[in-house]
Amino acid sequence: MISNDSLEVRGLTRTFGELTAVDDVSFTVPPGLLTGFVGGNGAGKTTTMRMIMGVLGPTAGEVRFGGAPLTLADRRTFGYMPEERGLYPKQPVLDQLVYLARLRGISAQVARAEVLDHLDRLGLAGRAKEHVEKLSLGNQQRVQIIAALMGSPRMLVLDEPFSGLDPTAVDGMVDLLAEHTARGVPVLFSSHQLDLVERLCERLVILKSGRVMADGAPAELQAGGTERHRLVVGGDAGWVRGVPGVHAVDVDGNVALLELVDDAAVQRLLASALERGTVQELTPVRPTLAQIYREVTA
Ligand SMILES: Nc1ncnc2c1ncn2[C@@H]1O[C@H](COP(=O)(O)OP(=O)(O)OP(=O)(O)O)[C@@H](O)[C@H]1O
Repeated sequence: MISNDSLEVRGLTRTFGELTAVDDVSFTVPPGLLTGFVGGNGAGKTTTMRMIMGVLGPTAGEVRFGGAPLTLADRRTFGYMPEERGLYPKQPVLDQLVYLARLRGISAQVARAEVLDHLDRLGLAGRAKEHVEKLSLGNQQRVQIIAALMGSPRMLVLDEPFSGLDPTAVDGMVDLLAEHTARGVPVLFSSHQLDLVERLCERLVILKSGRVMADGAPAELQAGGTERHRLVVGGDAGWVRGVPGVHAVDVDGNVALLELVDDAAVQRLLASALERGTVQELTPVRPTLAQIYREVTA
């Protein structure tokens, strides 16, 4: 069944004594899209996710799902990977995952088949009977992810699901998440790995000191960021530093990365370059997500 429900966070606020850890945060996680939740240490990501999952009560604001206030019954149908990993160290992987899947209301037989399939896909087929504590941290992380994905959840809230995973596990995890988004499931995941977020996310929410600094599709955010130009000339490009309206971000031999104040600066730059010799390249460069992140959180 394809879902068409959005998760909406509206004016969510949480204080701890004097500290406002989450400050009037609003954003939407649309159906079928991977939404990345990004911010530095202490920005308020985990606190927001805990409020979404009802682990922590909000000081103000609300969370809605499918157009109505989020209920406990809704939350039971969500897959949640908390920051504090909650596996029992002394229980075998398979038993534990089947137990957790059955809490979502699926039969033992279906749960077992689903768990074995996921263990296989994340490279843990041979470890099903081992106690969780015997697994490496990265493999425990894989088990934790599987626990969140069991039983066709209607929403996924994943706190740092990619941390500690090797590239193969990241790819396996990305494939699994794509199956959920294909069913229309909204997915919210936090991450510090901007390269991964740039690769995966269709939407992005950037948080700083408990506040939303940017929210949108990566291309939208990139369009609003500071455009740069890359210039490649025949000789040394050090002279660009003297051109009015041109800010040299980086000059390395004959290659320069530049910010230009206006179109006239582009013409001045080009004229100066041609006066000095050949121009091999002058192209606009879209800002990377890392650059946008630095701009909006500066
Ligand atoms: N139970 C609590 N009591 C007091 N302060 C808290 C509590 N939980 C979180 N905080 C504070 O709230 C702020 C936000 O923390 P939170 O864990 O939500 O940030 P985060 O963005 O998830 O950070 P990180 O990326 O480091 O995990 C921090 O300053 C943190 O110290």
